[in-house]
Amino acid sequence: MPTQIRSMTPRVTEGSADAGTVAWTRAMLASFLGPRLESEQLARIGAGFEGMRLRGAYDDPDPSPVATLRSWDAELTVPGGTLTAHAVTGIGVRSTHRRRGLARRLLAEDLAAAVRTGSPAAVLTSTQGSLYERFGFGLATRTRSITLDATSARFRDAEPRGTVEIVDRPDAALALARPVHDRARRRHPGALARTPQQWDAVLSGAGPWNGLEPDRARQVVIWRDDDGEPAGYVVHRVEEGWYATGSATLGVADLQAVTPTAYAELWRHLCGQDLVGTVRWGQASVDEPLGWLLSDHRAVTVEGDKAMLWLRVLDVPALLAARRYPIEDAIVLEVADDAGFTPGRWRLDTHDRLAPAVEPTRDTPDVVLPVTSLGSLVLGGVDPRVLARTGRLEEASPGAAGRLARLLAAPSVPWNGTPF
Ligand SMILES: CC(=O)SCCNC(=O)CCNC(=O)[C@H](O)C(C)(C)COP(=O)(O)OP(=O)(O)OC[C@H]1O[C@@H](n2cnc3c(N)ncnc32)[C@H](O)[C@@H]1OP(=O)(O)O
Repeated sequence: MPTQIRSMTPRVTEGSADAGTVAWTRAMLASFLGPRLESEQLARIGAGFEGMRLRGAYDDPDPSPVATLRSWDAELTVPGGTLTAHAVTGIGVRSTHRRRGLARRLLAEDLAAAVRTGSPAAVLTSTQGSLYERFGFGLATRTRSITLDATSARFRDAEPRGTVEIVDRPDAALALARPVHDRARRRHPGALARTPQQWDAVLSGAGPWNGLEPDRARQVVIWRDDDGEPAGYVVHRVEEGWYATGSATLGVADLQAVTPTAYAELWRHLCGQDLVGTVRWGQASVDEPLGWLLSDHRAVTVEGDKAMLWLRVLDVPALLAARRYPIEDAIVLEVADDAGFTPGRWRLDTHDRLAPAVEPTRDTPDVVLPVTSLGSLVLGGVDPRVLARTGRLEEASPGAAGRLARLLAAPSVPWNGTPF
């Protein structure tokens, strides 16, 4: 019997998922070299997938899938607004079944289903950089690692402001952090709303990879302004203890701030503690302003950019109409899409700044590009002229790439600091 692709939605009773979801979760963890967990742990993890779509490839009658994929609807920030994107993760194939096209079949079916339900775009973060362009995804956001030498860092503004509170109770931490994140994420194209399971993983470290065991080294710190309003938080953990050297390394798991002061004070808190020598954040934005807060930039070391969010355009007009544009112009884009989801020639007209129009057209194109390049461009994370210089975009009318750059410029650098 050939391998069958099937989809299901988890059924959850009293905090535990059904047997099919448990089998799916076990298979997914195994493909990612995750731990072998007890059925009870898997049932609790599976319960966190409630409301999501699980896809599996099955060699019947084996009830355990040989390949997995999970997707759900997530609010994605685009320049000037938000939209509901199709988030994809957990694409894993049993090590004995690789390179037979199973990942391709699962993803092709899942994206086709997303097109049928009218999703304008799919998003994912990838274990490997070369996997998803072939499926029409373009790299849309990047992150950067920053390391602060806490012993030499001196803040230009010497006076601390507001108050800092360490929050121990997970429910209290969530109640304070989530509203901050909900405001902060709307400032960054590429940021996504988090599922309850993602919140658990961020705040307590309890995730599928450790059987939902909390990471007891984690601390959640809230910063409040002079009116007592929470305006930022940081989640950190000790990566290396102080015992041997007297100088600990703190790893930042998440840092969100809705005001520049909140941002500065959280960093002041991180590096102002006794026994802390180094603070490291692996998922910072590529325009992180930390160095500018200090009297000497050299206290901050920045490492290379890493790929983060990949975006697959599924509906060109819906996606382009969902964002806002900083200038008035009209440009014709010809988009090639080998999968056939959204090819065509579109006229983007931004003269109505509140309601940009995207219509099919027969006019001569200004820019010709594959759907992967549009996915990279739409959040404003790369200059179209860079894509033109690398053969990823064709400028069909003189100066069109520059016009497109001005049109697609985002109010802030795209950033998503949460791999999923
Ligand atoms: C969003 C996410 O979930 S990212 C997580 C990806 N998963 C993992 O890293 C877990 C470990 N790896 C695996 O489970 C599998 O090797 C997968 C999922 C990466 C690939 O699954 P497979 O079923 O072997 O892939 P499949 O046979 O469908 O190949 C699809 C295409 O990807 C290519 N491909 C497959 N694996 C890789 C790889 N590791 N690197 C680069 N290309 C790859 C294949 O060559 C094929 O290309 P083509 O169709 O253009 O010729």
